[in-house]
Amino acid sequence: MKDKKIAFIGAGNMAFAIICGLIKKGFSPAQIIACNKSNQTRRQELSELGITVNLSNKEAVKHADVIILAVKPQMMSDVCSEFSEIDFSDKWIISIAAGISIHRLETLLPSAKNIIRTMPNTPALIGEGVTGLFAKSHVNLTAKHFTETLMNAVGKCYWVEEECKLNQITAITGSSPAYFFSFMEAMQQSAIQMGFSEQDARDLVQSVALGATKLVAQNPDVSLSQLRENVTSKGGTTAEALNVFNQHNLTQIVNEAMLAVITRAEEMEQSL
Ligand SMILES: NC(=O)C1=CN([C@@H]2O[C@H](COP(=O)(O)OP(=O)(O)OC[C@H]3O[C@@H](n4cnc5c(N)ncnc54)[C@H](OP(=O)(O)O)[C@@H]3O)[C@@H](O)[C@H]2O)C=CC1
Ligand SMILES: O=C(O)[C@@H]1CCC=N1
Repeated sequence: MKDKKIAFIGAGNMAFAIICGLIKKGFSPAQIIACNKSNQTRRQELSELGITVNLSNKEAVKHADVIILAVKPQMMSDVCSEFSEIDFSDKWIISIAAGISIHRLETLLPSAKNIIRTMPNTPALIGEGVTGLFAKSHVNLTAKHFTETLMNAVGKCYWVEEECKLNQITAITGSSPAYFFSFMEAMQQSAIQMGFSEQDARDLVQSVALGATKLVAQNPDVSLSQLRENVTSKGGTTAEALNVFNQHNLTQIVNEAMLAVITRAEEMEQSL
């Protein structure tokens, strides 16, 4: 585990969250190489963490045992074309890209035998991530175990039995931090309109989000409906808010939003 060299190809929001999470959990920066395209500020941040930067993608991959493909899906084909002369048969490939199937990765990196497709999320930065994982049955158990240990260092892992389930995981955990941020932004905006300062509005909204989440986590035997009902006094204020949500059919809106994620991921799988 600790003797494997790990190269991140792409060091953007998601890769950086994982890298910082790994370092916080005691992984050695000396194990990690990270490549990006041009962002010097990010290179400086990585360098300050003690991570090797400034290698070409190709050099990084040559030096690594494990390659984490962390560029935007639209870049994957171009980036992988740089690796045509590298033999991947003894290397492990972990992709975090949405909408890039294992079949596509096998085509892009024909010598690769051990490819693991994952779907992490940005709370990995603080060790609270969730990562969905999938690998075909022939993939080396040690490679699978390594990937699980790596992603467990930054949160929880959830293996899926079929690759198509990863698109569902994208809707449930990959994209979803943004749903919560959106909801919190809307609440903050409303509080600002009432006259609260931006900072106070943020503090209040963030405290309630944290409190509500902790209530859920610390009461595993209490259903979400029950927790909601505990706030909702008959004929009181909360019921009025929930009525507005119901009038606009919040449940259906959320369902449509999550299905839209899956549709987009499937479109990407067909087109990239
Ligand atoms: N953000 C998220 O919450 C999640 C993202 N993902 C997946 O992670 C991947 C990255 O997303 P995200 O981090 O958000 O995107 P970002 O745009 O933040 O990061 C993309 C990274 O790729 C780098 N890059 C671009 N071109 C090249 C190249 N030719 N060679 C090397 N590096 C290159 C960029 O460098 P530079 O900045 O210098 O241009 C940047 O570091 C995507 O495939 C996405 O589907 C998966 C789960 C969650
Ligand atoms: O928006 C995206 O496509 C990526 C995948 C999940 C979260 N961010």
